[in-house]
Amino acid sequence: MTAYQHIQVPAQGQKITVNPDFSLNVPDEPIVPYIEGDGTGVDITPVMIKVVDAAVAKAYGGRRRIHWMEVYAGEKSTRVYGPDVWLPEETLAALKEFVVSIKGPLTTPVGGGIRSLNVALRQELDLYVCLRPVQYFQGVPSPVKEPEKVNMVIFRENSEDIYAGVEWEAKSAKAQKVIRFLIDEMGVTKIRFPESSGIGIKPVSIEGTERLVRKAIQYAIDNDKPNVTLVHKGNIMKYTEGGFRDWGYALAQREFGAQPIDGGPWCQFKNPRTGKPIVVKDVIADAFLQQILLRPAEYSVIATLNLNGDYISDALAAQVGGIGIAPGANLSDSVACFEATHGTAPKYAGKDYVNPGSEILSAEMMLRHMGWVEAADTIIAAMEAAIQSKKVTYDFARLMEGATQVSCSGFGQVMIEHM
Ligand SMILES: NC(=O)C1=CN([C@@H]2O[C@H](COP(=O)(O)OP(=O)(O)OC[C@H]3O[C@@H](n4cnc5c(N)ncnc54)[C@H](OP(=O)(O)O)[C@@H]3O)[C@@H](O)[C@H]2O)C=CC1
Ligand SMILES: O=C(O)CCC(=O)C(=O)O
Ligand SMILES: [Mg+2]
Repeated sequence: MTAYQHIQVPAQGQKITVNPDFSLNVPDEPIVPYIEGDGTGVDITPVMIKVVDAAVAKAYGGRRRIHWMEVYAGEKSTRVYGPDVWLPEETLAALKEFVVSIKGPLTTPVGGGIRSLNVALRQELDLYVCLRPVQYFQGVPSPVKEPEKVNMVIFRENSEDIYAGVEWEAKSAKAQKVIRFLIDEMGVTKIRFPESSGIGIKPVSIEGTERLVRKAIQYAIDNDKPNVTLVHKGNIMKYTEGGFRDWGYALAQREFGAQPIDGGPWCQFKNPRTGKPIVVKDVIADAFLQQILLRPAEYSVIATLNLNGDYISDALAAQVGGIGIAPGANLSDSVACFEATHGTAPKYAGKDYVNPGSEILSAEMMLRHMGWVEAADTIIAAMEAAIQSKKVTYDFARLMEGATQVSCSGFGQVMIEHM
């Protein structure tokens, strides 16, 4: 076991380990690292832990138990490690060593200041899939007429695109140098205001696309889904987003035996497990954003680039009742770090006010990933029952008739009472 400076490894419990085929060995008492998170992280993370502990106790009657291990990132890290230490090396080491973890949201300032710690964590651990399932819970207030028609799983590429952070500030010497290079050596003539442009670079690779699309298609096979949609803006960004589309289709044909439909580019193959057809199709991102409102039932598994995936995640979350119950996972082939789709909602920080549902459902995904299906099912049933009881946090209460508003911790308690 690595020696840590500030991380207290629990005296009891064992590590989760990974087999050569990437399956997990999960002991009955695993050590699970968690990052509390900035802003509302202080509210939702303790509630998540309480609800998960209750679900595990209920499902396994004491035979299984999680030993939680706090690791630090964000503002709390600067208090523990010193003023400029936002993402300590030992946090990354612990997330790798203990394989499965969960985090609260971390703040990223707009414009200057530190770069995103969330993005840094995904890149450092090469957590290349951001998996965000979007499902409707009966009774949740939604702005659309038929929210139950939304049943999608987003595979968002998590390691490249404009999120790589290759960018330079307007008027800086480096931005000027890149602009001069583009004009003088690459023959670029279309930078409208070269003296005052900030510059950002968008790397999108064949390998990065293929590993993401492969996971999305495999997910469709394993979960008996009817289609995989590549969402891109390849008409405008031809060699990045257009590449994503073309490489995605090529992979579907080469590795999964998909055959073009009516001459392509849509293609189709038989699910080797069920014999049912899986269609691989594509949609341009702006059209997709209107289609998910008008014809959501036509979309099932979504494979998309990093920025599109970010926008689509929040839009779809809103369609099924909001960001307060939108879970997610960051996955590599071995390491997994679960987190909500929403951010730190700073205006509500420390008020015991917001919905802890997203982080609790992220933990539900974590339990399922660990093979603790009974505990995961207990959480889903408790979430459904809590919503049906109409004792809900402000976000649902303000849209639900006859609801009783409860606090963040109060909602956790309502869930536990329904286990
Ligand atoms: N993975 C991560 O850690 C992420 C971090 N961030 C970071 O979070 C910070 C704040 O970002 P911001 O754009 O305000 O987005 P947020 O997701 O933090 O908040 C936007 C709005 O979403 C609603 N909301 C958020 N969390 C909850 C919750 N738990 N329960 C109910 N409603 C919720 C609130 O809506 P209302 O006002 O209607 O009540 C809130 O004002 C930024 O620094 C950003 O970079 C953002 C996204 C992900
Ligand atoms: O890193 C951030 O601050 C924002 C990330 C984000 O919005 C997301 O991952 O959905
Ligand atoms: Mg986002």
